Amino acid sequence: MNALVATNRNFKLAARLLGLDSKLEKSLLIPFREIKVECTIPKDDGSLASFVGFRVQHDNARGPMKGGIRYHPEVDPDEVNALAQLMTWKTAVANIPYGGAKGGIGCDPGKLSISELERLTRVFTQKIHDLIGIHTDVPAPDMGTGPQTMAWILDEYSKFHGYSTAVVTGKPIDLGGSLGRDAATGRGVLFATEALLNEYGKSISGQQFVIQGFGNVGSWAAQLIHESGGKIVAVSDITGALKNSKGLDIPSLLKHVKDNKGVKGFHGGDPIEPSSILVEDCDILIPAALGGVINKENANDIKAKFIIEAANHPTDPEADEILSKKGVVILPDIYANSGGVTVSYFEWVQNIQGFLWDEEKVNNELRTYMTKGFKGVKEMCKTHNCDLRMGAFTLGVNRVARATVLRGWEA
Ligand SMILES: NC(=O)C1=CN([C@@H]2O[C@H](COP(=O)(O)OP(=O)(O)OC[C@H]3O[C@@H](n4cnc5c(N)ncnc54)[C@H](OP(=O)(O)O)[C@@H]3O)[C@@H](O)[C@H]2O)C=CC1
Ligand SMILES: O=C(O)CCC(=O)C(=O)O
Repeated sequence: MNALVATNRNFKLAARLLGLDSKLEKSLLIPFREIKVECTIPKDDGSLASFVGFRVQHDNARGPMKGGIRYHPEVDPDEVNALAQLMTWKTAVANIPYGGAKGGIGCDPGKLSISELERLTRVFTQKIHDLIGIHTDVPAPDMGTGPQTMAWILDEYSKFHGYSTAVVTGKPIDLGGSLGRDAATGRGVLFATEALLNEYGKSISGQQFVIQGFGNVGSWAAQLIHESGGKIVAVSDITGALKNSKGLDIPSLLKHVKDNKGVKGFHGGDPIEPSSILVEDCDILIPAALGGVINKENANDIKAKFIIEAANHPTDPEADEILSKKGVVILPDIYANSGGVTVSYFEWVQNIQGFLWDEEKVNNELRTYMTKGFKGVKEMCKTHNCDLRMGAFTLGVNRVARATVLRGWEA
């Protein structure tokens, strides 16, 4: 199912549960601004290449719009729209003073050199610099981007507006990045999983995990779960997938991935079909790559009892229904992966204050926010007699709706 159709469907279900006024419901769905730009750069061989870039600013009722920038061949306007909307509900679930936005460039970052990526990022920034800013829209990393991308955006933006560290988050530490931001989404996934398992009288230790995606989020989640005693029995990335039912040696796998740019070829596990990763035997499945991967084609075959959505919108609504009938418990993206944007908020606050927190403070504050977020979601589940996804959606949508009404919306 198209990502935007799926996201709108979840939003509308939440709006019905909340009994939202139909005009308010309609206005919350319509994005504030959709930007599409053509980014043409000289390639290293002297030829010209053109890429389409997007930034969708969905809502700013609760504060500056916030969300990552993705570089991936499958980036399309509907997906960016859906991801921007999810950011609005996510920042509200996390209860941080932001709205939602998302950006992306349709490109394959693995096929561009470092200097081509730098040129592309600078051209994209030149085209959107007037529409982002510390108090309007604050980008961050997502799939295919990272601290270096943020450093180029910061530098290019600063040529137009003066040096402004807080205009992006997820920066390198040397440029005002926050300690703990790199690990934050994975650490948030750990805290969220702990909170959920606690409800069932279980802990991370002794549970068997499968993780799809071994980039920033997947690899940090793997490392932190491994350190907490969880057994990771299968992982995958774009290069392949592998399995070891006794548990993969995660520190050795991380070294292998650093040296070989992928999980393929790691001797501590047996290669498996990448398409089978989601249906491998385990207690807990963590999708940490693309959207829409859990759908009606594979939902019936999923063996996990719990799914922790580290990726954004990994589960189609049709799969939600199938999994719910099977008794699988899904911890939704807009809560489960909110650790990244929460520490982005801490980074922005530190930049504005001109004061650096130590890593312990960052991680402790993150735990507090994730714990409060879980309690908030559970309370909404109780109030509306709904599952965790609707608990999170009603929590987020209700906070944004209240802010919108308080600000007033007469033209
Ligand atoms: N970064 C963040 O702070 C946040 C990220 N997220 C979400 O988490 C997810 C992952 O993001 P992030 O870790 O930052 O991105 P990265 O680019 O760092 O990593 C993505 C990972 O997914 C792998 N991958 C890509 N396509 C496939 C595929 N078809 N099958 C299996 N693996 C695949 C990539 O492999 P390879 O590297 O080999 O290409 C890589 O291991 C996304 O959905 C993102 O929106 C959510 C909240 C915050
Ligand atoms: O850190 C941020 O601001 C946004 C991270 C993001 O894009 C996401 O949570 O999906």
